[in-house]
Amino acid sequence: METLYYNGKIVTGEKNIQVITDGAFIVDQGVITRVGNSSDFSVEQKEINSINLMGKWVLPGLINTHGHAGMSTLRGYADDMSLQNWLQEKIWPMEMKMDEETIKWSSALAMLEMAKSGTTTFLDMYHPFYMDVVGSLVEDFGMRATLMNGMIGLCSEEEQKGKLELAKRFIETWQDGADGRISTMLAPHSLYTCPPKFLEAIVDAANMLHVPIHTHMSETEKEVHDCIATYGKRPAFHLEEIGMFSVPTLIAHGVHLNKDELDILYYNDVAISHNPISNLKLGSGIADITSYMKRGIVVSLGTDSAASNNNLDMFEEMRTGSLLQKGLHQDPEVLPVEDAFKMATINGAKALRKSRIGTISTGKNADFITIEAKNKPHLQPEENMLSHIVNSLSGKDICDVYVSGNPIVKQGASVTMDEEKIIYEANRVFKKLCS
Ligand SMILES: CSC[C@H]1O[C@@H](n2cnc3c(O)ncnc32)[C@H](O)[C@@H]1O
Ligand SMILES: [Zn+2]
Repeated sequence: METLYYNGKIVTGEKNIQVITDGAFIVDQGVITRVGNSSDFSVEQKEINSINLMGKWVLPGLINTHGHAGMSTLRGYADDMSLQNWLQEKIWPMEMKMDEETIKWSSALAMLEMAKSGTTTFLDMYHPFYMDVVGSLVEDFGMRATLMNGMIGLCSEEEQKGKLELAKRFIETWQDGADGRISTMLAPHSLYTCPPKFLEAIVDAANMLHVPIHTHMSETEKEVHDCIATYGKRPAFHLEEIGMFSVPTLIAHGVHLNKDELDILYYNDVAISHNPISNLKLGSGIADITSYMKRGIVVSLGTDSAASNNNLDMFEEMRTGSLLQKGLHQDPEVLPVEDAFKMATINGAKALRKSRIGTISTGKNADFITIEAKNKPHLQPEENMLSHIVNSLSGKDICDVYVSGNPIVKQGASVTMDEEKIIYEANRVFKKLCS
């Protein structure tokens, strides 16, 4: 790939979210090699393979740190239910019927939606058997992803072993796959679906394979109460005792955490993927992420699945996440624009333990997105762009999306995905599931 020069209004995402109004950067072999004011670059540099983004806003690609791509065909299938009823009565019975092609088209639909709305990197914790098809889609579509087989241990020990073996094999096959765009983790679903012995085996495997662990934790009050009733302690204490936090860990949700649990998470460098819209929709509660961040915990953002959200737009997540904290604390100063933006970018990189994404800066992968604001009333006055990014923009405003310097969306249309086919096939597999 050749060297390219880009110019535009760049939100670097660094430090206090620096904005370079007349900015430019160079990309070489998919990596950003220089960022600055366009006047800092030589005429030769500007003339070599110049991509003119003049007037466009250029931001780091968004990072979605918790989701289940294969559930996109279940969007709108079960609304207005609590987590446990939703899972047990509606979602798990449908998931029992899913085959490889369901996972393929459902995941393709999720990737199309995420890419078109500005997500360049996503985490997918999903099927215990059919994640290879997701790896192949990521490879073909050009996105960046952290993928893992989700493991539910409500089965015999032999079946648990089988699931763990498949998850290990997936890691061996896909870690650093797709030219380094794929990374992997081990993913026990939760402490209420995985008995301690199974969790311990997963921790051992994570240590052996040097991969992080991702799990749902403290999503509902019921989960906390049940954990105390069963194990005599709250979730963070239970998982710490099992040894989980000896491995780099990212938990999803963390809605119901007390101060002592925050200490445990902080001292063990556990990151939290906050999923505000899913938590609201399932009536799980509001995580006090202001306190979590004050405690020094890395908080990133996720959508969870389209079945509990019901879209995969990270801009909505930023805005809702920010507004909820202001309401919760009755204080408009908490979770300012800069912090909301960081949660969707650099904190996502930290949560996924990926040091080469999350900002537009030298040495990072060229994962960035653009917005054409000039004809959009809701993005005026343009001078206040940082505020608009969090408070007014939506995924539908995204113009171009680049991963490792390669365009995967141009002028709002996918370059690497057959949009019509994906939408047709996703509808077809949903009908098949319902038949
Ligand atoms: C086997 S891992 C995937 C597993 O997780 C289920 N799931 C989806 N959303 C949530 C959530 O918010 N909390 C807990 N579990 C969830 C999904 O249906 C799959 O079975
Ligand atoms: Zn989830």
